[in-house]
Amino acid sequence: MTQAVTQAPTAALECRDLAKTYYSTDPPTEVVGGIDLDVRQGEFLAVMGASGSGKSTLLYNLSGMDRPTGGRVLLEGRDLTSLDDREMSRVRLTRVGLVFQQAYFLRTLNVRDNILLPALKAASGKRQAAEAAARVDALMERFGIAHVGRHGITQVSGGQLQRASICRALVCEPSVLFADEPTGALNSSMTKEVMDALTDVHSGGATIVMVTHDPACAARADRVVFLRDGRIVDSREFGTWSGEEAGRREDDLITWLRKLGF
Ligand SMILES: Nc1ncnc2c1ncn2[C@@H]1O[C@H](COP(=O)(O)OP(=O)(O)OP(=O)(O)O)[C@@H](O)[C@H]1O
Repeated sequence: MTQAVTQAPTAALECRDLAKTYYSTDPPTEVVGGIDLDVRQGEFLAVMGASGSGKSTLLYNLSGMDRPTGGRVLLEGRDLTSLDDREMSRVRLTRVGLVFQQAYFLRTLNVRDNILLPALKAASGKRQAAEAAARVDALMERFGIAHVGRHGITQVSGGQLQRASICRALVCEPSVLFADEPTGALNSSMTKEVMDALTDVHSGGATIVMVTHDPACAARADRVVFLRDGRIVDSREFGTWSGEEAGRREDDLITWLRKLGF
């Protein structure tokens, strides 16, 4: 009888012995080091830690926005550390989605055109451009901002702008969505709007890595890792989020964070 061969699911993102040292300081500063991390396909991972612990640096080095000074980063099994600058730009444009605390949209373009911009840059030919435009419209509909597509970027709320950032990050259908403090500049109702959008993205099967200071946001993740002095010192596995257990999950996370001195 033929036996079915079950393969271990591949990680969407892996890093081994990842390190980043800044040589601009005297002496040089190792900001992150010795990081081993596997992010599963479809996993929502939150990265927490005190200010200055290296969370953003880790995210920049995992996403190809910066190059580590040691170790390896594999995105969809491809070693980012071996890519030249041109290949790396292409990966950043098409395989990685990025959401920051600020939207960094062009003031001269309306909301929809800002979302469309990276997809047009990635498209080759009219057909791909038309497909990208259709994806933009579907994403804007899905995240409730279709009606503000023609508005200027100063004519929408902070929550709408961050939902537009999420649309822009998803328009090229990346393999991993990275978010660095996506709710850091928002009030609590807009934070909920944006976290509902990210939870929706995750439910659709996306892999997300998010840096946050906010336990209520981190409680939405499947797993939380805690950084101290550039090292992962602990992690907490939660499993799939369900809104009903939000309070318990947040309390559990806060207790864990207190034990870690957060
Ligand atoms: N380009 C740089 N050159 C030298 N040191 C840097 C550079 N960028 C960041 N650092 C230092 O690296 C350390 C980690 O910074 P990082 O922004 O990754 O921390 P963080 O945990 O994200 O902090 P926060 O929560 O305040 O955003 C800090 O001490 C910071 O000053």
